Amino acid sequence: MIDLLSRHIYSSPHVFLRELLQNARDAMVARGEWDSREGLQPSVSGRGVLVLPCRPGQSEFAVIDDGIGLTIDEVEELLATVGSSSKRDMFELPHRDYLGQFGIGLLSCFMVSDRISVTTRSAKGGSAVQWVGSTDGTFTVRRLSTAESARRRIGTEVRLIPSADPSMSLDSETVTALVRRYARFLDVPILVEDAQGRHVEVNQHPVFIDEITAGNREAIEAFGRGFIGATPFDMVSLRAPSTSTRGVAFILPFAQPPGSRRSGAVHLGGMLVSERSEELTPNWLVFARVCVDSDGLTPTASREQLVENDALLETRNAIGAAVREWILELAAERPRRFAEFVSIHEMSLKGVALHDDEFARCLLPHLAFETSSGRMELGDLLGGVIRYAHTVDEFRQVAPLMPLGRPILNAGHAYDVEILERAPALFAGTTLETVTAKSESERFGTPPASDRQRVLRLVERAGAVLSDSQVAVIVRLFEPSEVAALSVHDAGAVRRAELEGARSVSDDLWKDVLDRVDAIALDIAGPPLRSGLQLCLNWNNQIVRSLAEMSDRAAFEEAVRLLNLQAVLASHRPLRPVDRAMVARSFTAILQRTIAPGTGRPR
Ligand SMILES: Nc1ncnc2c1ncn2[C@@H]1O[C@H](COP(=O)(O)OP(=O)(O)OP(=O)(O)O)[C@@H](O)[C@H]1O
Repeated sequence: MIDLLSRHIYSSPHVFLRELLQNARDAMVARGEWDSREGLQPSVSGRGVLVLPCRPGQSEFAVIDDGIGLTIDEVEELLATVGSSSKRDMFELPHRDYLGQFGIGLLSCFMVSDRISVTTRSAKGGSAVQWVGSTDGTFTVRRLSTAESARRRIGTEVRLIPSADPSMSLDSETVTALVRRYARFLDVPILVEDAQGRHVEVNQHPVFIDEITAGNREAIEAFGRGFIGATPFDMVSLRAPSTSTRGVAFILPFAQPPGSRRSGAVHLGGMLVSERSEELTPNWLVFARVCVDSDGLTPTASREQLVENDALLETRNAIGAAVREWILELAAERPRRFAEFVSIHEMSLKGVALHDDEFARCLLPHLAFETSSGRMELGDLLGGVIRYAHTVDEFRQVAPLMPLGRPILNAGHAYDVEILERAPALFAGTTLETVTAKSESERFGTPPASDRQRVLRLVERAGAVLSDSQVAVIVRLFEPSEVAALSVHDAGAVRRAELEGARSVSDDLWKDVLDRVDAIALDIAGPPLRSGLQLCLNWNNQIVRSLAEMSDRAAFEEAVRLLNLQAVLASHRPLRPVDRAMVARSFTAILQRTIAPGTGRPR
């Protein structure tokens, strides 16, 4: 049982120090209560907890407190029985003023030592007592003589000799860092002996529990800098009175990588429970790190997490509500600052807007989208028809076709479509229209019948030039007329073409597999187009019309390749090897003509 409780509950052996500090602190609180009950001067001056790290060449480690101490009867009842605690009331409920409650904390010392010695003298009177416990579950209790007892201050001294594990260094530097981490916000003085034998107090006021005012803003911000590693974008006071929770949400001044987890630091009664608590904040709160202290949340037995109960739920909701309130206020009162906040945390905020109408109403107008008319805020388009492309690929194909006054949005990034789909319900008069390269190209007109022969001839000649790169050629009428050609792309057909390519270079085993993949895809998508890539020439464009008249075969072929390349580059699609070969060929031809006009070869 001792092995189980001491070695398998806690995540790190260092936790034993936290348990000893917590016991010392509780004993000091109990002593204060005892003094006032007995009508004694409630003087705490000179009282505290002293931690003695291992000195060089010596292996003993100790924590000494001026707390209430234990009588011999209490030692026998509390230290000799696993699970026995003086910190619960007559109904076995945890006493609010104490940090401990489970009656197992002391056992954590067995993670680092095979033997623990507790020497204690009670404020209630009687002789001092020494209890020595071992990992094997045996213990001894010894009453000290009257003379020995008289030499001892009231309080408790826990001593242990850490095991020889080199990773368990308990020198003054390591111990000071650990004590600071766990206990610097405790409400009793905590001192650590440094390498020179001086007793250095580690306590610090937990500024994050104070309400943020003009007077303390700087101090809280300085704390936040240490806490998040940068100057916070802003700070939000957190209050959950029902669980006596107080703290600050430090809004991060940098974007969080996608998938990053939320985390906060939780202290209970000033003692650190976790620096990376995920339970404390709502799922969506990934753009802030919170730091709180609470008296009403319940730790698990290891004290490294919080118990998922109503108190935690209430606290989490209160934290979420405070941050949400701050966002709404920022949007209403400081729109520029809000826009800055949105641009940093856009991704996380979109995640919130998906589930929260009021928040979505305030966020959506400030979301910036790439559009065919440059970057625009959604606010400029709400209340009218919002035209958008589902994927980045579609957007790139159709964007060049859009006149400036009729922008289409690139909704190809995470959450974009889901966010846009919320707009009609939230903003009166807003309607959505999806735009695809196919739907746009269907609007194109066909050249007049009088040009039919010229057009057919052009399609045939240009098609022959591009047949190697499996690009079909069509001729249409569209605006703007400055755009000579578009590269239209059908994802399903391109995938099919790639499969064909793969099939032709695979052995029999993979051919079968590819055939199956193809059959399944066909089932889902229906029969694909004959060619995935099309070069759509614009009959409104002067260059295209001149192309139809060209008789020089070499010049015609080069012009067609260049038009195709220009269209592919404008579509921002990655180049296929065949496209790259064509780029090299066309540019070489241009260079040759520039360097040695008329010869076709460089001089
Ligand atoms: N420094 C101390 N001074 C006085 N009493 C102590 C001290 N350390 C331990 N005790 C007594 O021993 C009991 C058991 O301590 P232990 O640390 O195992 O459990 P706990 O503090 O009650 O609860 P938890 O397991 O939550 O820490 C305490 O309830 C307390 O009565």
